[in-house]
Order: sequence, then C-alpha cells, then structure tokens
Amino acid sequence: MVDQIETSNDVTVTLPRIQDRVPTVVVDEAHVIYRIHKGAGGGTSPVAALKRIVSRTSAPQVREVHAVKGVTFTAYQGEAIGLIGSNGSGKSTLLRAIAGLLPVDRGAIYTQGQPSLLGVNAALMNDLPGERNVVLGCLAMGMSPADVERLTPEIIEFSGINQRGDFASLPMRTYSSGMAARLKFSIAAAKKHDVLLIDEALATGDKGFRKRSEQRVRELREGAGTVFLVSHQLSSVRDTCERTIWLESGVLQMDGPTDEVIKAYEAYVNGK
Ligand SMILES: Nc1ncnc2c1ncn2[C@@H]1O[C@H](COP(=O)(O)OP(=O)(O)OP(=O)(O)O)[C@@H](O)[C@H]1O
Repeated sequence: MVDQIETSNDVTVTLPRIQDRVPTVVVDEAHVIYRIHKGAGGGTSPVAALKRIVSRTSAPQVREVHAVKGVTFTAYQGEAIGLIGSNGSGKSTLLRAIAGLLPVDRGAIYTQGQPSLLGVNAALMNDLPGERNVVLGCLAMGMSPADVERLTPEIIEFSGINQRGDFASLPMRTYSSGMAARLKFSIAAAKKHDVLLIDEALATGDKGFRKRSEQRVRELREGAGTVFLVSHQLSSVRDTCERTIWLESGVLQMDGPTDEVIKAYEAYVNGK
C-alpha cells in the first residue's frame, strides 16, 4: 500500500502508508550535555590530577552546555527530514548523537543499522590524491573492491572536481573547501545507507552540484533509506525534505510538513 505525495517542487514521492511504515530512528526524550573542563591543572587525566596534587591546586571547574534538551521524534524508512534552527540550536549535536558519536545524558536514541554521518568535517587524507580517497572511503563503507573500481569514475564525475583540470590525481590539500566537501558527499552518497546524516554538505557546492546532490538525496530516500539534512539553506531543505524538525536552544520547536515548519521558523527569525 502506498501514498503519493507531491513536494513543493512538483516531484512526486511514493511513500508507504502509515501502518506499513518502518521506524529507522527513535529519539526518546534525548538530552545531550557537553562538559568542558577549565581552570588550573588542565584536564581530568591521571597526569593532570598528579600535577594538581604536587602543585596543590584545586580540581578543574566543569562547565556544562546542555545542547539538546529532551528531544523526541520517530523517523521512518523513505523519509528525508530537514533539521533547521538558529546557530548553536543543537542541530549538529543531535545528528552526532544519532550517529552514535556522542552519548546521550538522559533518554535514549535507537537506530536501525549503523547511521552514516556525512559532515564537511568527515575525515579524508589530505596528502592523498582525491581518487585514492575515493577508493579508501568506499572500502571503509564496506564496498567490494570490484564495486569500488566500477564506481570510482562515477563518483569523481558526480563531484565535479575535474571540471577545471585533472584534480582527481592531485592531493586533497590542493582542493578548495567546496571541492573537498563535494567529494566527501559524492563518496558517501555512492552507497545505499539505512540512515544517512548530512550536515550542511549540500550548501558547499555550486548550483549545478546542489541540483545533482538534491536529486541523489531523493534517490537515496526512495531506495528506502532515511536521510537527515542539517542546513541553513532553507531552499535546499524545501527541495529535498517533505518533513522538517525545528530546534531552538536545544528544544524541539516544531516537527511537521516542511512548508509549515519553514514558514513558522521564518516568522520567528524575522520577529527576533
Ligand atoms: N564540542 C563542544 N564542546 C562544548 N560545547 C559544544 C561543542 N559543540 C557544540 N557545543 C555547544 O552546543 C550547542 C549546540 O551546538 P551545535 O553545533 O549542535 O549547534 P548547531 O545548531 O549545529 O549550530 P550551527 O547552526 O551554528 O552549526 C552550542 O551552544 C555550542 O556552543
């Protein structure tokens, strides 16, 4: 049983009916708190503690930043969900917690399979050429060597890094930050993910790359995965996601159809 949904840019997406929907991410009253150790003695390591004993200085102060405050929602297969909110509202923190890179302090996050976080900070090796990074990245995602060999030219083509000469054979350190981000997106998007988490990656490309990557996000979603997209580029969210979650100061403000949530967010931003 399926439902046809029209998105704002006239793309028709086919989604399973509510009763057939398979949850992929369940976030249940999740709290994430950063603890920053500051003050004399530097840190909590045994060496730092010993130094404090010898120098008779007090234990470092701990400052807490409560970045995500009791957020609850469920994401389903086939959904692309935008995450929006002001600077410092907790979007990247929530994404990192879903990826399992940050522990939740209270509450819980359950995911189906291993979510893949694609951020502009994803680690590639700066001294290796782009094409070697493609091979390493694909192998690290669990692709077979034969698939890697077949897909490498496609990934380089998709990224557009060779548009102004043969950059694929040059070390990554010679790339602009936009080129590096495009290559990272292209590597991650080459594989079908159960849950793909994208942090601002689409915003770094030029218009042509943005269109290609938005199309790829739609394909990934239609291939039954769930895609989360953190972006300040509201047009990207509008074109890619039919559902959007709005966070403000770590609190979930709204969760619903993208058009409604963006409208409320814009009214909030303009009224600030
Ligand atoms: N590693 C960290 N250590 C301590 N505090 C952090 C750390 N990373 C983020 N924070 C704090 O957590 C809060 C949420 O930050 P986060 O990066 O998740 O927000 P964001 O919505 O993604 O912001 P932006 O839109 O600016 O990227 C902010 O107050 C930030 O200062």
